[in-house]
Amino acid sequence: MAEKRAENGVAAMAACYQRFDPAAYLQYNYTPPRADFDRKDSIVPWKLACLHRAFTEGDVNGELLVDIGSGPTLYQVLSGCEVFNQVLLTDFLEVNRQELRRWVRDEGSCNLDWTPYLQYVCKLEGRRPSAWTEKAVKLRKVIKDILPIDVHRPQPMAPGAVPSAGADCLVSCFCLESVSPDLPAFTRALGHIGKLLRPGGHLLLIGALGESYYLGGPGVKIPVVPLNEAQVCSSLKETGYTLIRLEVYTLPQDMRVGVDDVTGVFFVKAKKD
Ligand SMILES: Nc1ncnc2c1ncn2[C@@H]1O[C@@H](CSCCNC[C@@H]2Cc3ccc([N+](=O)[O-])cc3CN2)[C@@H](O)[C@H]1O
Repeated sequence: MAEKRAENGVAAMAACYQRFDPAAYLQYNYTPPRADFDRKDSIVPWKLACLHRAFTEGDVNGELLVDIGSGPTLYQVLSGCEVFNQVLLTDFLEVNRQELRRWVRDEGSCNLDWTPYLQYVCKLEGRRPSAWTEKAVKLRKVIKDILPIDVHRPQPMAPGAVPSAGADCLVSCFCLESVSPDLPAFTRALGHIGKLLRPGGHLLLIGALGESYYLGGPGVKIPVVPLNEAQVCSSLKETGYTLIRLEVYTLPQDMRVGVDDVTGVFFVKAKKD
């Protein structure tokens, strides 16, 4: 009975995502004020700084980085692309994979200009902002594929998509809590993606705290399982990760722009046991 209920919850969530609108989603979350590189308290610069530190403090290395549930965004791998020579992007929806492919193939008509993001991460790396063109070349070189994924499946990706030994690092931003009908499903999904990671590999997880819904497009209200820090830490422990660092960003009033009811953002660096 419980299994049937879980299946129904996941199917209902998948139905919600059929109306997801990448262009609107990018507009809601990845333009000012949430992405204002002149504001120290803007969310995107905070996220980029967390990722930069995590990828460059010396313990994260290897060949393969997999981004779980990329959505239509690239920011999550702008630091990792300097550390790994193979990056896989993944998403559940073809519309998001197409958005990513358009950028990777430099076809134009992307729904967001990633230049300010590339420039900001170059600045974090101590490079001149004009090095953003070199970073773009590097990123296009290391992204080896853009693949389907379903974190609710015990095997989230197609067989052989990731070497059987596992990836060296996973990054996932705002995905698991936004696609899970409840906390048990979130925890199960965390376990499923853990199977894609080698023992000793790192997980960099960014997510929403206290969020119960967000707009995936005009009038497209998508339910989210509201999480607190303790639940995130407990789910990580339950699924075989050792927490290295947890950082929390609390949204200032003017970052609450009506596209969701998120109260905070967590950043986790963890290691698979
Ligand atoms: N079963 C599945 N497996 C894997 N991925 C799946 C599955 N179903 C859907 N997906 C895929 O996962 C989705 C990822 S986008 C999820 C959006 N998360 C919530 C949103 C994000 C956000 C961003 C920024 C800020 N902020 O404060 O700056 C706050 C917030 C909070 N609201 C989407 O790409 C879908 O295509």
